[in-house]
Amino acid sequence: MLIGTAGHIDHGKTTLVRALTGVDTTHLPEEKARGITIELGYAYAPLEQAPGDAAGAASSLGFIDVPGHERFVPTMLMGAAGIDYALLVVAADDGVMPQTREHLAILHLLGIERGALALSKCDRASPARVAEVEAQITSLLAPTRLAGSPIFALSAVSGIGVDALRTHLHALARSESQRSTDAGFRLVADRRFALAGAGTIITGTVHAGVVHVGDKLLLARPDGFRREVRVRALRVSNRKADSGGPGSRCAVNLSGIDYGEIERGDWLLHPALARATERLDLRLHLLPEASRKLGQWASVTLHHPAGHAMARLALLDDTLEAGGLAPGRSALVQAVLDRPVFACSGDRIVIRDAAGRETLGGGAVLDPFPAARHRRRPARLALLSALEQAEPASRLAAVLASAANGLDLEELTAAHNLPDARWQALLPDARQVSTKMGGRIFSATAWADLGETVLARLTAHHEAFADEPGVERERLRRMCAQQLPPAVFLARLEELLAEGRIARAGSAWHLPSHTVELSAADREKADALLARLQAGAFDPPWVRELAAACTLSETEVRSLLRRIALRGEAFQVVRDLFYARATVAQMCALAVELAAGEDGRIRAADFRDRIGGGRKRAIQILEFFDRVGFTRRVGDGQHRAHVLRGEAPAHDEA
Ligand SMILES: Nc1nc2c(ncn2[C@@H]2O[C@H](COP(=O)(O)OP(=O)(O)OP(=O)(O)O)[C@@H](O)[C@H]2O)c(=O)[nH]1
Repeated sequence: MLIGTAGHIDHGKTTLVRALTGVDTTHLPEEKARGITIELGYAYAPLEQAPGDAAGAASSLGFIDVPGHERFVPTMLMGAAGIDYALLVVAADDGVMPQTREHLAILHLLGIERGALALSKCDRASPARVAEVEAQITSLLAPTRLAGSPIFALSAVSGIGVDALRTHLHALARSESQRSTDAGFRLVADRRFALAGAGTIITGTVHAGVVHVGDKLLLARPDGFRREVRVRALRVSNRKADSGGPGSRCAVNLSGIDYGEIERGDWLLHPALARATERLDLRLHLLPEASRKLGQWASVTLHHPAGHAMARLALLDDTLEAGGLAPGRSALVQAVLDRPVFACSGDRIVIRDAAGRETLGGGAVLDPFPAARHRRRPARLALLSALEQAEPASRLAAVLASAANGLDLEELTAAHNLPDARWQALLPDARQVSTKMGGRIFSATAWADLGETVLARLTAHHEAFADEPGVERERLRRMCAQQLPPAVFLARLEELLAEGRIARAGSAWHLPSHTVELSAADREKADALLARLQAGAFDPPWVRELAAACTLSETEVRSLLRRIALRGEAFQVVRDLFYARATVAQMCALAVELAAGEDGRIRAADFRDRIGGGRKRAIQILEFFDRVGFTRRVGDGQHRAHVLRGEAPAHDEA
């Protein structure tokens, strides 16, 4: 169990931690000289195990001692993020002071629900004064999450009352089972140093998951710094350990990095969680005692577990119509940050004014990867409300249900801290599609709807263009689901194909009923046309030339060729120019050869050199390749080129 102190400067936090643990947490010369805390201090007290202790109960009690000075509220915030239990210290002589209130508000905003109150320096106050401050504190706690917390009147100097508090804390820690460990590992480095013989060490509080000796993790900074590291050794609460779980204080000995490369606030995390964001959708509560309303686009300092950033707040719900977010109220907001952060849904943040003088409010991250667009749409707001549900399975189900185009698995994993396929247990019915670009999951409904959309679009297309063979894959994707990655859309088509619900003729996808049977007479004419296309190789005759050569009307040639294309025997490259299937296969092979060059690019000029003819024709063919999803265009004008993207239109049925 990790206990964090809180309270006004000089109220006796550091002295109390020393009285409870025997450890002096001040270490900076300046702290000793001035008698104040500047940096976070850490102390550990061993717990004696007793029969009847909770399974996995902690073996030691950890303390984070925070500074009380108003200037160091950001440091207090970093220390308090990740604690299990608050120890709010109020001196009996002074009573409640500004940082008593501010620290209490921060604990409340960070969602810390358990704590005790130490009424310190009782040796300096009369019993009447002690009773008076006790009453003051009780009413102060009443509207917060810490309402009803026990109060211990004590003196860390005389020792009176300290044993009672210690006994209370030890009993609590021994009865407590570990927090859920089922998440990816996250820890913020709050100190880093090099130790002779051991190398690089970082220390921090485990925010989620478990770290084991031997783990391969990422030391990462949201600005893009990434280093693969290995855990060589661990100390948890200052003792050698094999693993450390949520809420524990860890010193992690890392190999693969020099300590000079590490900065305070860097994350040690599961590699799947290193996904930075500059926008956070939040439920934000403004403290009742905040000195002002928050209008649209208000500028604030946003504190998160690893530090702070400047942020602008876009109010999302109807708070805006009410003239802004009033003290004591809450709203859905999108925080737009001036620098990237790593965040997961459920992370607590605190906002202070832009100058960092006043704590204004705070809340929980609902979606760490929101889009800037459509952020106020009713459907989006409904999803954010659904994300406020405590139960992870219903939260995720709501996210999935809202995603008509499915969800990017990497983003989902990072947003909800579900690496190593943990999402599967929460969304057992989700439909997963894996592609080279990563995975995507769909709700059963969205997957079925996508299939229905494909069928409906093909039906409409066949009605409108009866003698067109069907729709090429890329065009079909744009008609059905423009947002969907091509490989995912292809997976959907292939499933429909396997089920016999659609069919494919060459590069055209069509309904199975949309086929073209040729009469014997037409077959004969078609074969004659095909023979000429084949003979034309890379420069086949146009419809007009074929019509003249075969003494057929242009309309008839066009119709015959389209039907042949529908059967996959030829390809329509431009309106009146068709290529024989074998020629297309040859041209695909040439493109693949060119793409094997150093930069993977197929330049129009090089392609023209291979197939002969003019540049225009080469471009028409490359554009045809783009259309059927075989290549993708990169660059313009003189730098125009194409790169391979997908399957060749004529490779499988040749
Ligand atoms: N008489 C008396 N003095 C105390 C008691 N607790 C702390 N002090 C004194 O109060 C002063 C401030 O104590 P600290 O423990 O440094 O206070 P703090 O809350 O940690 O201060 P910051 O961390 O700087 O906010 C020191 O001179 C302590 O000796 C107590 O119970 N009785």
